[in-house]
Amino acid sequence: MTSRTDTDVRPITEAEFPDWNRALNTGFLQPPAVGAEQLEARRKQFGPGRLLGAFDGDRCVATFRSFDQQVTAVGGALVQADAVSSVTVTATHRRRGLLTRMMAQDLAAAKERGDVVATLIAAEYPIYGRYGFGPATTMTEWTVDVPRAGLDARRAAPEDGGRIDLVDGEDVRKLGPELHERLRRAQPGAVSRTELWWQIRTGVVNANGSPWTEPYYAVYRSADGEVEGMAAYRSDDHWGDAKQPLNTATVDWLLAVTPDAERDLWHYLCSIDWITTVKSGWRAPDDLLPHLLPDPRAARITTQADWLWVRILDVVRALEARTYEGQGSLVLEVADRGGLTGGRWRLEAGADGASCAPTTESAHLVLDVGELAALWLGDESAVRLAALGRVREERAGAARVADALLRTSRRPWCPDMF
Ligand SMILES: CC(=O)SCCNC(=O)CCNC(=O)[C@H](O)C(C)(C)COP(=O)(O)OP(=O)(O)OC[C@H]1O[C@@H](n2cnc3c(N)ncnc32)[C@H](O)[C@@H]1OP(=O)(O)O
Repeated sequence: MTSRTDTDVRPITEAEFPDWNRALNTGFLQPPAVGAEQLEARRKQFGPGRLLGAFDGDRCVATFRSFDQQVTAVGGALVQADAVSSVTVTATHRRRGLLTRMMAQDLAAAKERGDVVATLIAAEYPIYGRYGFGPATTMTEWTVDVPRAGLDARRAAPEDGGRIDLVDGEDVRKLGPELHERLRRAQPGAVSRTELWWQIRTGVVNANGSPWTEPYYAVYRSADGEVEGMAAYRSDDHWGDAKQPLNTATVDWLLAVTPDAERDLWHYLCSIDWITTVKSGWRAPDDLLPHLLPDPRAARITTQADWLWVRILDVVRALEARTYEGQGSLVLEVADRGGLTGGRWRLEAGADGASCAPTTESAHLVLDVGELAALWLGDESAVRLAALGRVREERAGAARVADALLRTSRRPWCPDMF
């Protein structure tokens, strides 16, 4: 066995892919064996990415994967991101700095390539702040008590001239990508999807090993026939003792690019006979859903948590990529323990865009690069972070100025898990 410091952290070879997958499953507490079909699916899924492993002798004891992604900035610019996923360290080798080594290698390479940010969905909150990531979007899941919602049980179809149809996976693969493309260009915090995303979600490729079960797919078309929304949902099969149906519909995903589509899809889901509970899936924290119901209290928040974490790799390009609600300037002193993008920067923002450049002027606001990530997509408030002692005002009122510039009228949202 190698000594602790000898454990090798490096890109894996093709021959090491099965062992790497075994380590991945072990780290995520899944049965370690990865069958041939699943391995093939994962080759497709992970193939375009960058796979790191840590090796103790021949055995893979840690996994790390990153791949190219675009994340939508405020205002709609598509920002080049290094998406991080499949992070595991086997229990026998935890807390020896293996994640720290893999992360340092990956972020340095991303910076070198010119990526503006890195992104991930954190399994646990305390892991990634130390590497300069900050929680940049929030996810909310509602459970709707359908009988309480107060929708008219007699309603048969959308009243705006649109229509909802059930379709199959092939239609979803045909219609979904264009709809998603429209959504993500208007939704700060959304990330790019590959063709494979649609293949996995429609059962063409099965990368997770458990048997595929097909959901129902509903498509909303506007009065002029345009596809403006789509949802995948499942139902359980539950009847009460008094011979009454008590089924729960669980939404896998729902995309809507107009308020009509959003309203009609939720009304549809909340008026399917037998369905008495609807679980919304991972929605934006300011989703319209509760207020689309006559009694919004029928939609109870069951989960609310941080979702997309962002690591800014280039402060100038990240701040210049987005638009701003107001006009003004700010001098930010950004601390970056990772040494990738720290410094003092002057941001000039206005309706015509923004410029950001190094400066020697005194700072208005001092903050860690992770706190800047939390502000970047407009979700967090600098005033709130100042109250928490996580940003420091060097000029009175600077946090309010930051909020006036950076916050947005609707909150950012990342519809995807990756
Ligand atoms: C994007 C994704 O893929 S999210 C999935 C993340 N993976 C998991 O949650 C699977 C189960 N957990 C694991 O595999 C491992 O515990 C990992 C990957 C989270 C951490 O790997 P390790 O190699 O143990 O981390 P490493 O030794 O580099 O730790 C660095 C520091 O982070 C801290 N840390 C690491 N994991 C955690 C955690 N889960 N909670 C709190 N602190 C943590 C360590 O204590 C250490 O702190 P220190 O520098 O103050 O001593």
